[in-house]
Amino acid sequence: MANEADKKQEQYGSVATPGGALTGPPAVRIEGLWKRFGEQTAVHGIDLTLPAGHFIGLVGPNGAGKTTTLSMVTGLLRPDSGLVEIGGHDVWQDPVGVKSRIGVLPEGLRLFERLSGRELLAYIGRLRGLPGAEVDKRAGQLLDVLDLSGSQHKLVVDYSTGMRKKIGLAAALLHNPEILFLDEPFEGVDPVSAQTIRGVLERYTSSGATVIFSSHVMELVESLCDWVAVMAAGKIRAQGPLAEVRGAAPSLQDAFLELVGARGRGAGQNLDWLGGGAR
Ligand SMILES: Nc1ncnc2c1ncn2[C@@H]1O[C@H](COP(=O)(O)OP(=O)(O)OP(=O)(O)O)[C@@H](O)[C@H]1O
Repeated sequence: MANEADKKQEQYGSVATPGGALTGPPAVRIEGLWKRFGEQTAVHGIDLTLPAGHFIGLVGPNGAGKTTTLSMVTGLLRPDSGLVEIGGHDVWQDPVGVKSRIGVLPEGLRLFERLSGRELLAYIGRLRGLPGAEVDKRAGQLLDVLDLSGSQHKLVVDYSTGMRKKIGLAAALLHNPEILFLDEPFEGVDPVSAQTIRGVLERYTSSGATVIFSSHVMELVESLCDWVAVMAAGKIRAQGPLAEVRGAAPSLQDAFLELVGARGRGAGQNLDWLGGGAR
């Protein structure tokens, strides 16, 4: 009978050894990835390797290309050229196989609005091919942990922004994916819900799974992630363990401003008329 490590190797493609080192393919490998929208190059031939079993932050200013990159990595947007592998499997050669191994909470999440939260999870679970009783069990537990049990029979259309993020997260986790992709998971989420989401993600990664999320909030990335990739103007400016990317800078925010060339950029010199008090 296969031992636990073998089973995990089969399931995840990488295994944490007792010393914490990982074997097997990286969670994500990107080579020469390009995407243009007309004249605009959103992603500029990037190379990026994200290790399995880490909490990874993809950070960058507005318009850096984070969403476009995550969409191409998760099989939602076809690249112009380049390679994307998840756990050693080519996303664009085997999109269905890859999608069974990942969970995605995309930007501007579209949900089935006329279902209740509970019905939505039941539906997603069956789409994922899980047996009904298992879907029922997992949905109940996720709703409970994410503090949505009291709203499980409410229609999704009536959910608040934070509740939508949480039900979207539950839907992305239901099939126990090996890698979870989250585009701005904490945007519009109050501190209590953010803490709940954080707890669920920490629990998820502690079992050896990988979280990859995009964010502008450096403090959050610094407190959650152990690995970061910094993107600006469609290019990767830095990637590696958090401490390495931060370097000698006092915080990730400082290192980030330096990397994206925003350090010392003045704000408001041309707004000398602004200031409601001085009429
Ligand atoms: N469908 C599209 N059509 C045209 N241009 C697009 C499209 N999607 C993205 N872009 C452009 O590509 C660039 C990268 O956008 P993207 O949404 O990937 O950035 P981002 O890093 O996720 O930004 P933000 O943090 O503001 O969400 C931007 O200049 C954007 O205007």
